[in-house]
Amino acid sequence: MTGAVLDRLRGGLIVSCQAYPGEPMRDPATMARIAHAVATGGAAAVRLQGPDDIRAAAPGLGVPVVGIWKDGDGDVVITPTLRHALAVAEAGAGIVAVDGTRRPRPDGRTLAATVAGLRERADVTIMADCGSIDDALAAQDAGVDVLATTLAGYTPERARGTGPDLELLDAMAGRCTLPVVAEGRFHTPAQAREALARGAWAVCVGTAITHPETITRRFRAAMVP
Ligand SMILES: CC(=O)N[C@H](C=O)[C@@H](O)[C@H](O)[C@H](O)COP(=O)(O)O
Repeated sequence: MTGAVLDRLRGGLIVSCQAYPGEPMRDPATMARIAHAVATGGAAAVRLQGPDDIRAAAPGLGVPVVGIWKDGDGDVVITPTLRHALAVAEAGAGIVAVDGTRRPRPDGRTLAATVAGLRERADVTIMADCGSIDDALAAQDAGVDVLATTLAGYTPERARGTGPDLELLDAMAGRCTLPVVAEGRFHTPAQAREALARGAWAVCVGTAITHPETITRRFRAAMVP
């Protein structure tokens, strides 16, 4: 099952459709329409946040859902516990992405215990959102199926530039045996192509495609003489 899902992602564009608390598009029906729109445009998979958005978007989507649930006010917020991961799977995500860092998790489980608990109760592909090469190597040992550079620059281990962390991508693609999804601050098609050339299995783009607030701000900033 996981092999077939990963085959579908190979060389593809995963589009992340997320609106943040208080934003006008934060509503499951809206996210579902955006998810279907990007699938029409050729997304290989759609990344969605929260069981409600996943439940609204998954039926008839035609491509796998990479599901997360951002919750809590600590450091670890992306699908932080086994309970969150099970809810994401139950909502219809074929791929469940979880925090893949080495930081303590709010339910006290290790990543390995979270992976084992999820596998016991759901037939899903498990993605680890990592922030460093050490995270990625540890997540691989913990038994996940696919790694992602999602948290590069969002933990103290890596600096956050304006663009993607291609250095971390190189390290992960070079040293890890699992497929690596390039994710985080990919703003242009050229950067996405570059990620594939550097060994990414797939590229996940969010803000540059589905976050009109940021896209509009970027245009406005560029128009200031
Ligand atoms: C760090 C974190 O919480 N990342 C989140 C993970 O789901 C999202 O806010 C990002 O939009 C997503 O990773 C895609 O990245 P970008 O929007 O830069 O293309």
